[in-house]
Amino acid sequence: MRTAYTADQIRAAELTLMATLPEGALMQRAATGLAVVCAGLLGRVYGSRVLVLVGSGDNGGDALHAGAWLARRGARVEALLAGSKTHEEGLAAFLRAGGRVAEDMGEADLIVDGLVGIGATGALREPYASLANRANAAQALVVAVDVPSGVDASTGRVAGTAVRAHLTVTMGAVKTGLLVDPGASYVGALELVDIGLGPHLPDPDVAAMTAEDVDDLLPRPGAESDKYRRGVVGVAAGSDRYTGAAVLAVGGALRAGAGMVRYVGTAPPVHQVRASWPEAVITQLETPSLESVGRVQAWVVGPGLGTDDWAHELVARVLATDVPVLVDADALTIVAREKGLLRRTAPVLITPHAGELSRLLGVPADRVAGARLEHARRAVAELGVTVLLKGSTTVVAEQDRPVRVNPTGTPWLATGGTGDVLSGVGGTLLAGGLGACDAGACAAFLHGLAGRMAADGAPLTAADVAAAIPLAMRSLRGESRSGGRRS
Ligand SMILES: NC(=O)C1=CN([C@@H]2O[C@H](COP(=O)(O)OP(=O)(O)OC[C@H]3O[C@@H](n4cnc5c(N)ncnc54)[C@H](OP(=O)(O)O)[C@@H]3O)[C@@H](O)[C@H]2O)[C@@H](O)CC1
Ligand SMILES: Nc1ncnc2c1ncn2[C@@H]1O[C@H](COP(=O)(O)OP(=O)(O)O)[C@@H](O)[C@H]1O
Ligand SMILES: [K+]
Repeated sequence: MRTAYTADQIRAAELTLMATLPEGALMQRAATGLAVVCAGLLGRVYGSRVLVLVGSGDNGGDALHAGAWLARRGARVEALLAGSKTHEEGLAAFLRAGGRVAEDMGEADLIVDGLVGIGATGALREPYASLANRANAAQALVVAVDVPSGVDASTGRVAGTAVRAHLTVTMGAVKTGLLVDPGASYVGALELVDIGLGPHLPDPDVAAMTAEDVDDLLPRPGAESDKYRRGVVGVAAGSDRYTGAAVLAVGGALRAGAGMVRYVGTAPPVHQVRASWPEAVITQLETPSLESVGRVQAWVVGPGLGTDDWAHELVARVLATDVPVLVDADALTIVAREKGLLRRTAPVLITPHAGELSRLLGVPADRVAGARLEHARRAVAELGVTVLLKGSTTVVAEQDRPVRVNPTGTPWLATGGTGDVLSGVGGTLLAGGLGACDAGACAAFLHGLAGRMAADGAPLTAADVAAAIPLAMRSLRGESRSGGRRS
């Protein structure tokens, strides 16, 4: 599990560590780590041109000390001092090493963003915002110190302009905002410099699963397995108008390794599901009742179901069972009208996108998308369920646990029907015995990986994503060696 922390958590750990060290030692560690990464990027340090953007805090101090390190090795380093004050020791070291103070931004091979780090609040002010824009427009490689300036280290919010880094060198521990969009999309490659903070860190704020974690959690059949023991998943999806959603949800469930999928629906989706998936056991419903449906270990309800009275009644019946339920799509609209349906003892995993969560919380969708963690946590608190919030960074939140931030995925997944596939995958993992948080996080990881494999730089369809789920599972062992990076 890759863990990450808020700015306050990092600051508290830093204070404890600093008390055990001589003054300035921590910054030296941080700056040396930063400089070594910069030198690696430059290849040849001697004669290279480096521009250091320096804000008024310790982030600027890190950047100045790193600039001094590079200047001592023959780089031509200039510093643009943007703050109302400048880290004194850092500046003195920088000047002693032969660094020069610049009046304006010149040509450079490498720009070091030391404007602000974990001490920033709100949108970047001037002249920082203009400098960030100019750095983004420059030809140079851009390395952010600790956090790309303009990204909120604790949440990933970007309130105005932010530096778009090719690489971010973060100190001591990963910050939450580096893993959660929109912030995560400004980070580039991420390098962690060990400054000895580890023993002083509290429980993490968020965690990202690795391929190895997912591999360890996935239910796999053993010699004693039979189809019932592997987990039977019920899918209540599709309607006369939306038949494809049923096909895709059943496909996601089957491809994720369900022992059996029981599909329930009306005649038109039933015909489609039967034609696409002869493996599914189908009950055609005349009334919204589950009486004639055999036993299942978990339900998926909602994709393409519609929101009329019939659908409402079916959602209520599914939620009245005593097994885990994954609630998606139209079922989310229905529970937004009657939140009491979510009050049950067995686990509930809801899988909204920002628009659906906005209806559940009564908050505009753009605010949900801009502050994904905050709203996922709020939904957990208000609704008492596990929340998988889909989108550019999918997050899974549950009471009393670090939020899981999904590290896989690709924007090619932004196409109709991929969410239906995800719901099927999640349902199968619930039926296989995973808890709601693990089921959601593993489903998002596999779905994101399958999306990348299916896309490989070109458009995909939702059916392609379902078809690639077994490939994604197979690749987990290889991925765990390469770290499961974002692309
Ligand atoms: N201590 C150590 O030994 C270690 C420290 N480390 C390093 O220290 C960094 C944290 O340093 P920090 O706490 O000094 O805060 P930091 O982010 O540099 O700047 C805050 C200042 O910026 C300003 N400002 C704020 N908001 C703004 C805005 N929106 N737009 C524009 N300006 C804004 C405001 O100052 P003002 O200009 O308003 O006077 C505020 O005071 C951390 O990220 C890491 O790099 C690590 O290397 C480990 C060792
Ligand atoms: N920009 C993006 N980057 C990565 N993944 C995305 C992006 N936009 C959407 N997705 C993913 O695509 C899927 C879309 O699901 P959803 O919104 O429910 O669509 P549908 O209802 O058409 O199936 C989700 O898994 C979501 O996380
Ligand atoms: K920075």
